[in-house]
Amino acid sequence: MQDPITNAKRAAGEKAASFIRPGMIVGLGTGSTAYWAIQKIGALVKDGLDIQAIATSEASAALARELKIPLTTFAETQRLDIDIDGADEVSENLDVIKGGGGALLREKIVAYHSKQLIIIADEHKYVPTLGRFPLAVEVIPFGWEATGSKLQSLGCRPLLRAKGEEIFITDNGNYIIDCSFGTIKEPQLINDALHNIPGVVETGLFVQMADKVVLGYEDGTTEVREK
Ligand SMILES: O=C[C@H](O)[C@H](O)[C@H](O)COP(=O)(O)O
Repeated sequence: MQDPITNAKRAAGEKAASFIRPGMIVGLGTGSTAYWAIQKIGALVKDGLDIQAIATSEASAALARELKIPLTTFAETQRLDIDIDGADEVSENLDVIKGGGGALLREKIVAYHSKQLIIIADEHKYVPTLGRFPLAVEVIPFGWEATGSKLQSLGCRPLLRAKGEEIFITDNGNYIIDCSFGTIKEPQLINDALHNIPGVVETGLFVQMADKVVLGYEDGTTEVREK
């Protein structure tokens, strides 16, 4: 028997996989919700679904290989048809905070080049306003202390992400600074301001990028919200 949150994540992931059609190039998200979408995609591929996928992290690529989902790269194709990825927070107007797992940079690249972004989340991630979840900002290691101070001047409490005793390193060799804003009333303004700081590579704010949000509920039902 699965715990209710896992039930919700699984329901959202599996529902999103039902939007995939034969021949599509599919973005594979990262995290514990995307895990269920990838599992479902693996099962569909095993049953004969013909697709190719681009993974948003080394972890998701490893899972895809395990499930024998054919992987491709941007060297082969520059356009994805559909990208299915998790979220840390989703607002009522479908803005999203991502990056809790540190995969935000590849996730944003894949989402940007996809015709359709489907965000999957359990019901608890749906919030009236973004910002309670700390916003992950990927930064270049050189000068990160100065970059972090500038982040603070934007009104957040910045914290360098650690993994145990070590600094957390992303798949791209960068650091993550988690920025607690409390409330992000104007996500686009914050995203632009963050991008103006040298050393900032990408932010976990996905402003008006999601085409659909699939919310999973603890009872195993789902709800699809669209722009
Ligand atoms: O960097 C990680 C990603 O943005 C994840 O998709 C996000 O943190 C949600 O992860 P989970 O589904 O595990 O809560």
